Amino acid sequence: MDGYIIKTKNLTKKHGKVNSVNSLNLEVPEGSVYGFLGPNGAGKTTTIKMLLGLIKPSNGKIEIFNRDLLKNRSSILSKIGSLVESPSYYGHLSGYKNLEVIATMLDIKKSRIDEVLRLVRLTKEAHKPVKHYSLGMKQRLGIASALIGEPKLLILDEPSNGLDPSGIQEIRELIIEMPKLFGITVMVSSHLLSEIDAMATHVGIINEGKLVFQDKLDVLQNQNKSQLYLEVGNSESAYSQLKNQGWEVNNKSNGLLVNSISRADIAKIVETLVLKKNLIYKVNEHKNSLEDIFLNLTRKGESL
Ligand SMILES: Nc1ncnc2c1ncn2[C@@H]1O[C@H](COP(=O)(O)OP(=O)(O)OP(=O)(O)O)[C@@H](O)[C@H]1O
Repeated sequence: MDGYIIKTKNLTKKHGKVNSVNSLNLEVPEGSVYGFLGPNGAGKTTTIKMLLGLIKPSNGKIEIFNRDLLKNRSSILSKIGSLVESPSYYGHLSGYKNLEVIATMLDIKKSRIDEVLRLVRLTKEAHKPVKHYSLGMKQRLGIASALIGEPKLLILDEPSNGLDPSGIQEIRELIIEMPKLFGITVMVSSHLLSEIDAMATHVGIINEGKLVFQDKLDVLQNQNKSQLYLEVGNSESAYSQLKNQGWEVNNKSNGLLVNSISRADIAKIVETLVLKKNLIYKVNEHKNSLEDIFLNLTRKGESL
């Protein structure tokens, strides 16, 4: 046991000539909330469908619970709860009755229905027809049905899509609880960094089918390095003066941006420019937001 609940090796899905998912090496640690982040069309749903055995990889290997998915399909899948795309329900039946259909199919005791309804906070609405549920309630019912078989792993594809802020908050709280209260590992996809930032312990970023970042969330957060923004009398000469001293400098609209600086660096930079008799009009510290980092990664598709 190496501590990973999901591990893929060169996982690839071709659609025609295009690699929609391209050589992914995912590592989802046990007990984590793993945020699977990427812009629309990056390959999240395709990856998740492969992990759930819904579509076949063109290439590569999937290990879940340290066992090969292709060889142990049904025993692995019986321990995974999932929510992919909008779940369908019998609208005229209540939430309870819908779960009862699933419980009967999976041979699960009826008492579990009340338990999962309580977990997703639908006890009060349990006997209302699902057609009268809000989108958020339907989504929570989807999570209830994913939890009914007491899974060890929960895989949720964009569970907050289309929800209002309070619905999003409820789903987020539920997800954060899962590892702590029940020891369930969660893989959750989203195209919104703020979503992942608010609930994940680990993050994998996918862009155009490729994994461009994978680590603990705080490693990503620590990428927000400081930069120094300067407006000076003569930008051109300041650019070469600073470049000559080994600073990493970029031109930026009316000024210059110097990379990765400490407080001591600020003093040195200002001193250099003063000595060269360059007038300084503005000195600002500029911190890259997580959003900037995400956009940089997904625009250029480069590796961190
Ligand atoms: N059955 C298919 N046939 C051809 N191309 C497909 C098929 N399924 C997905 N694709 C393509 O694969 C790429 C990845 O799609 P996927 O749905 O996995 O992305 P995603 O990250 O889940 O995005 P979204 O959040 O928009 O669903 C897209 O370019 C999509 O057009």
